Amino acid sequence: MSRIFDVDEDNIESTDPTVTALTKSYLDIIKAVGEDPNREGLVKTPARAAKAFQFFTHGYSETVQTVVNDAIFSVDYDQMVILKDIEIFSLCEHHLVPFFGKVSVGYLPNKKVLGLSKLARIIEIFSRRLQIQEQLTKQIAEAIVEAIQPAGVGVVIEAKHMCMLMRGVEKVSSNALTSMMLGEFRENSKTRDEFLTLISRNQKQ
Ligand SMILES: Nc1nc2c(ncn2[C@@H]2O[C@H](COP(=O)(O)OP(=O)(O)OP(=O)(O)O)[C@@H](O)[C@H]2O)c(=O)[nH]1
Ligand SMILES: [Zn+2]
Repeated sequence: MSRIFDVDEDNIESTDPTVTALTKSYLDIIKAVGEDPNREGLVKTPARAAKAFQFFTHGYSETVQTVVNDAIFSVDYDQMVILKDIEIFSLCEHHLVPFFGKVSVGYLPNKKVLGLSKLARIIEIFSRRLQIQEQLTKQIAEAIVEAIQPAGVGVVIEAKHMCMLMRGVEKVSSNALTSMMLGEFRENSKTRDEFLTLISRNQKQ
């Protein structure tokens, strides 16, 4: 059976030690399910899957400071800022299968606003890790607080968990909704209601 290693060894060594380790693991997975890793269609699969998994978890190599990159602007604007329906793809930390959906974030500026794309980049940092939805929701809210110290923040995530669709209870239509409200969004029901109303509007372009 040394044939298995002969064929794949060239593909296993990568300049990136994470990719090398993941490639070895995917080779084991392919063998564990009884497949032939030398089959034409599978020869490059461990290396490909390793790179894909590295992408799915690239949030571990990023920080809020580096992605925000000074895109914090002083403004005389104290009304709500909302970015809604931002797609997320994450991995459930219990089964390592995807959960995906949409995030809406809002905040009340306290003399500072954040570059709009940076909200989406902050969401990427935390969604591209092994997660549970509640933790992801909280980490996004806390990162916005860390970046611009707003008067309040709200984060709502609606997602489908493949571990509940493809396996387990197999509830294909189920959506998980989580929210995190901080500061004015938590303390003031009018602020919270304004946020929830605005993000649930279906705007036609
Ligand atoms: N709260 C929460 N639970 C999650 C999330 N993603 C997956 N889970 C749940 O994690 C739980 C793991 O339960 P276990 O009993 O340890 O694992 P399991 O036997 O695979 O469970 P089933 O999915 O019920 O088959 C399941 O109830 C999943 O639905 C998440 O983002 N948040
Ligand atoms: Zn799961």
